[in-house]
Amino acid sequence: MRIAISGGGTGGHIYPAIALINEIKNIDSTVEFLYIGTEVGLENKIVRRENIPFKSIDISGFKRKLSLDNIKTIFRFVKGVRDSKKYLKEFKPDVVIGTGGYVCGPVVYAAAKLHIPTIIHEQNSVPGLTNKFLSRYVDTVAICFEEARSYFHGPKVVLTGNPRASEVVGRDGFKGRESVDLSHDKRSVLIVGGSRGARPINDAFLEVLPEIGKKDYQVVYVTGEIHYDKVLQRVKEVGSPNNVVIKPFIHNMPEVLAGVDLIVARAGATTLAEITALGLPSILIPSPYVTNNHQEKNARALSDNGAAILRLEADMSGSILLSDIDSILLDHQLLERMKIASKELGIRDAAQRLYAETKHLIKSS
Ligand SMILES: CC(=O)N[C@H]1[C@@H](OP(=O)(O)OP(=O)(O)OC[C@H]2O[C@@H](n3ccc(=O)[nH]c3=O)[C@H](O)[C@@H]2O)O[C@H](CO)[C@@H](O)[C@@H]1O
Repeated sequence: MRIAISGGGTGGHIYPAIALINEIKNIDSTVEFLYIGTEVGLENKIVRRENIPFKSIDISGFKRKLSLDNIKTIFRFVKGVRDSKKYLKEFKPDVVIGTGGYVCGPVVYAAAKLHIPTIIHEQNSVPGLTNKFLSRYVDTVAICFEEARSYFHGPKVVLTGNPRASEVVGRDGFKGRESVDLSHDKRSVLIVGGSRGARPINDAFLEVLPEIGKKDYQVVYVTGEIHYDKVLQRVKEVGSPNNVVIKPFIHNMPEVLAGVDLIVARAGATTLAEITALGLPSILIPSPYVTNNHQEKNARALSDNGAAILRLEADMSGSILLSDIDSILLDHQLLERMKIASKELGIRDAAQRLYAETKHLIKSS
């Protein structure tokens, strides 16, 4: 079997694709893969790190407002379709799967035009522009939240969950803690602003860094690659407490997630799939800068069920963040209740479900 996959821009679209590839490789080592991404998105680094054959096209996203850039994007799209067709004719996949982000627009569209079976995977409760566009051409739409179903008409819509959920289950939390220099005898909180980091969360963290130093728990703080140097510079000025570890990016996130007691994060759908698969309590600060405010809707799915505290960015400050962390980490009963609530929302067999849909589509085409 040969599978071409495309998805990119940010980790939330890339890791589900890699998790699916890993699941399939474990079951059937003869399956061949081709990943089509861009040279500028995070996939260029992340996918190459995994030694998955990688080809790139040049494409940008559409702006919602009228703009000259959109005309350039149309030209790039047409060229992207042409390049994708060339790659697909060479690779001859049995199926093409798109996991979101604008790169999969031309790739999946080209596949549909070549009559290759196609699947898109939508991680969010409110679909992105690219997936909405593609849903008119594909055979199967795999979703992670029931709420997403009503946005798609025509093709077969199936609830599979996010394959990354399956990938985090059963990881060694002990190893995860060691890899980021956390001790095993203290409660730990991971603070991360999505795959690219989040400046407002970085600012809030820096505001209370000396306070965190007085706490009886430990913190692993992920700044995002592009913010790392700036954050470190400011940390040098205020002094870094012993119970805080600062990282630009974590490549073994499944293990680290398995090793912590609480996460403070944006509400990207892939992160939420991971933490509910593990039953990890969370404090979620949705990014307000995303299409249709979809992160807030993602976050409400957890907070409405007692699995998370939802903190809007407009209401957040360093001291509020710290008191939210204290309220959970220092209250054993609440921590346990949130763990159970979080775990109830997880779809741990998502990778298996998506692979089953993939095989089913190939068979019936
Ligand atoms: C700004 C934006 O448009 N964000 C979108 C993007 O977010 P983003 O890429 O930030 O998405 P997620 O939070 O869903 O996923 C991040 C992924 O990166 C991993 N990770 C993150 C940090 C790190 O140091 N190491 C690491 O491995 C996480 O474990 C996770 O697998 O895609 C998501 C899934 O479609 C959407 O819900 C988000 O709204």
